[in-house]
Amino acid sequence: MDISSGWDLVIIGSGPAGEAAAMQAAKGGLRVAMIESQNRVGGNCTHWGTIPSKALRHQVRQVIRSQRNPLLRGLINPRQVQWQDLIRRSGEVIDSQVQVRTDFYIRNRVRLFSGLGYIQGPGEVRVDDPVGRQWLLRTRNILIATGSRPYHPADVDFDHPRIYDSDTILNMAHTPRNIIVYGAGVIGCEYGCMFTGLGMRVDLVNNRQHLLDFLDTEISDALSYHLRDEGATIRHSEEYSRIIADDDGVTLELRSGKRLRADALLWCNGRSGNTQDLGIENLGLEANSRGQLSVDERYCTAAENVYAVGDVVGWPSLASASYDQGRFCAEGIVTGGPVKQVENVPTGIYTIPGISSVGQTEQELTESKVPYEVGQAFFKNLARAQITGERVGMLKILFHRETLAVLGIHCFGYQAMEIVHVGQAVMRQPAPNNTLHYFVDTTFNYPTMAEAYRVAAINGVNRVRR
Ligand SMILES: Cc1cc2nc3c(=O)[nH]c(=O)nc-3n(C[C@H](O)[C@H](O)[C@H](O)COP(=O)(O)OP(=O)(O)OC[C@H]3O[C@@H](n4cnc5c(N)ncnc54)[C@H](O)[C@@H]3O)c2cc1C
Ligand SMILES: NC(=O)c1ccc[n+]([C@@H]2O[C@H](COP(=O)([O-])OP(=O)(O)OC[C@H]3O[C@@H](n4cnc5c(N)ncnc54)[C@H](O)[C@@H]3O)[C@@H](O)[C@H]2O)c1
Repeated sequence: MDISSGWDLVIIGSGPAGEAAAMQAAKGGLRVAMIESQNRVGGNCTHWGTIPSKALRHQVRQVIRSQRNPLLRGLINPRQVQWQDLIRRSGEVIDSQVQVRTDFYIRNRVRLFSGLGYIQGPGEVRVDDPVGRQWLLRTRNILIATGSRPYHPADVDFDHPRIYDSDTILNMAHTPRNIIVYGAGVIGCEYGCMFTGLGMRVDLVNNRQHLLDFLDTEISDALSYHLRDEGATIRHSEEYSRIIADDDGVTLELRSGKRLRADALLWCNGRSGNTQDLGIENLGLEANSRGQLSVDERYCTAAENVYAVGDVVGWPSLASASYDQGRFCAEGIVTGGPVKQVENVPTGIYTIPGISSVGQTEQELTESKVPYEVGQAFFKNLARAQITGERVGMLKILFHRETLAVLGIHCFGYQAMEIVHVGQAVMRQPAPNNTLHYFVDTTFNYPTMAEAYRVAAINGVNRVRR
């Protein structure tokens, strides 16, 4: 075994959390090593999660848009589009991402170790590489950024070629005509929309009473309506009792007594933190039942100089937040000063159409008895939406009736994930700069989707004047 000493920080996992921490620490003058078990950097985010799913969605949206365009409609039949052709394009995006990210490590002189990281004890991490070599890295600090993987209950046969999770769906070699999506969380809703966009018959099975119940109810209802309109059947408050797969398809038996049959099943019901086989017990650490670690406000675990960031610490489990957690944690290690917290994280859900929100929902404001009002803009009335043919959607601004401070932004429709940032920037201003008047008094480009802010703000101001 080769011994490599003198490291300031050894990071396990090169997803957004680990990468951001590595770059921040290296720029702060620390000697940093990164251990990654996959043969390329980027994490599950780049290879199995965010990047491939968003690249796929983009392809599906192109197909959907072609059907709306009279000039292109006859050229593409969504039902003839092959899943593997769409996946190929995602592969190109992944390659570009890996290239850019590998370069970050080279430029910032972060040493990459390819292999499985295992914590042997305080300040000692072993790397087992794929060809049987071993290194022992001695370090002042360890950062666990090992991410998460799809949760697999023991009674579902994930080795069967017709049962997929969000990783293996990227290798699906056939294009089903109908599919069961089990789990209507973010992943289930995003994939459900892609499948309906390709003309598949989709059964979306939800364990809860509403779709994405953390969203503003009006937005969640709009998504349900739209998914049904596109041909999905949504079944709420259902749990599986058995999943039986054969050569031709999958039968899902529900506890309610229903039986659903389809060509394939996509399981997307939760994720587990990657803490197994990592040696955390050698530090006296224990993960919770979902494989996640607890950390304090410095992202430090219960073991001294051992930190954790990203999906492995649970909420919010987003690439967006993971980058910031990694950066802030590394900054804290470098300076020893106070550590910034990741707060007010926007949601960006890439359903078709997309959903994005930041701040409080109507339900939350009502519960806490805040006197609020609503300003709305419907996309069907905006010039930009009419030009692009993307008429479905709305922007909703929630604001305080008396101070006019913006309390929440909720958007459903074309460009929702971009549009939300305009409102977020205003909302983050301290009083009195956080005000609805900003949108009334500021000239925006025209015709744009951002114009929705002016329309919604004027609508809101008119309501409080009534
Ligand atoms: C289908 C899907 C779509 C998503 N879409 C979005 C989205 O649109 N927007 C968004 O913000 N988030 C999205 N997410 C969530 C996002 O991908 C995660 O929050 C993010 O990847 C977490 O980053 P991370 O750095 O914690 O870990 P990961 O990206 O999970 O990377 C962890 C890395 O650690 C490595 N590793 C694990 N154990 C070891 C070990 N012992 N030794 C060495 N290496 C190890 C793994 O190989 C992996 O490369 C999506 C997730 C999924 C599954
Ligand atoms: N656009 C985006 O931001 C985006 C897109 C896709 C995925 N994601 C991330 O991916 C994850 C979504 O996962 P999902 O849609 O599969 O489900 P989910 O997190 O919504 O969970 C679905 C159900 O599974 C249960 N569950 C979750 N983890 C479990 C575990 N380890 N053991 C047992 N039960 C568990 C939950 O209680 C819930 O009832 C979230 O962390 C989300 O942040 C984000």
